[in-house]
Amino acid sequence: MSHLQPIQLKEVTLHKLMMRLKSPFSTSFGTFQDKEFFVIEAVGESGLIGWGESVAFSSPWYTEETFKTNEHMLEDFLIPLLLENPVNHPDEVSERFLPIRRNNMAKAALEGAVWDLYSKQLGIPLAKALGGTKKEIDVGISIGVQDTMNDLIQLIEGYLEEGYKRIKVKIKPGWDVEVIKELRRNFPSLPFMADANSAYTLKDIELLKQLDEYNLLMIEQPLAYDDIVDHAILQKELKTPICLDESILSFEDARKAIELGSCQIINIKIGRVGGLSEAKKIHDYCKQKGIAVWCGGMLEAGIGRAHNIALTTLDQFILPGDTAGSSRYWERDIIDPEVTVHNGQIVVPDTSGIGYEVNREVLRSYTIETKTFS
Ligand SMILES: O=C(O)CCC(=O)C1=CC=C[C@@H](O)[C@@H]1C(=O)O
Ligand SMILES: [Mg+2]
Repeated sequence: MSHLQPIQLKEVTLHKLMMRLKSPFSTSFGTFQDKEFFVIEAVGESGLIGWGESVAFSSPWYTEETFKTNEHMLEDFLIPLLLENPVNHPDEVSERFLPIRRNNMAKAALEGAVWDLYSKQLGIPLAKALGGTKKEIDVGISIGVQDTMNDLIQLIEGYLEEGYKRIKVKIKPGWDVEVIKELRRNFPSLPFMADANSAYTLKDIELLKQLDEYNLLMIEQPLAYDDIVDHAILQKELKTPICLDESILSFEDARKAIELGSCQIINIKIGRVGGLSEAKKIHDYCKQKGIAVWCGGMLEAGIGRAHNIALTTLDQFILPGDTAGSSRYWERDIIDPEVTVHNGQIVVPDTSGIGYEVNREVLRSYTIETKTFS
């Protein structure tokens, strides 16, 4: 089909899902195991279907959005705006959403479905539609805070046996320097990094400097979730590269952070920045500026995971991301085939769109409610 064909949605269905993680995930903010989210099914005029997934959690500890704010924004603002008129390209979706402030995860969920539909209309993989070229991508694994050091070491050993080559651990006050020191002692050459999810302030500068001894790949979001100024001060004091996650909600945020020297690396999460088009803009800018990027995770199910895989095929994604295999999270993922990791790599699907089929039966088994808008 011609790429000039506009994308007109006929109807959009919100599937409200509840999926239980195989094991609880703990951060500096607390622990959770049940994930509520939306799968978005966008049906085009042609009958082709685009899929999206909302990544906000049930409570607003990571960003201000929640599963329920996503529902409100999608139902009352975003879906009606998109049903109104066609778009010629998925990049126009974020322009259409400009009158609505933030709510990036809600926007990204719907925009992701449009990107999938667009690439299916063209009959090409989403990765290719985005301009990605990699045939396989390198991935690592992110491990939540554990009860004991022993638990953490055992988990890491298990994941290394599965072939993961980069490990990310969570740190928080009281679970930091000693943990990192112990890990480095146990795994002298392991590429690993620490994510603080904003658990520190500049008062902790001496403590954070101690981490320089352990050759971390990076320290992710040590300071406030909305800060780029203190991070610039901290980066000047640290040898370890700072990676920003929570602080970067848009291309403009990325530009300013790089300008200030607040980080050397950016974790790009599609949901956090409002969609694939914005993610690509940040990627392109980072490439121009020589800033490494990698794809973060939000404990996604298969559809969100597939979008992450497609994005990671862009060439500035030079560091392994958090997109682990389906089995790290779920007893049964909602896609066929499930995402598998061999030797720390995922083979990028080469069929059209996200490249995985949604398994309707599995989808139904996790569904609490569905609503259709036309
Ligand atoms: O496996 C994944 O999807 C990555 C999980 C992960 O590390 C995170 C998910 C969501 C919020 C955070 O705790 C953390 C992160 O900040 O990157
Ligand atoms: Mg993070």
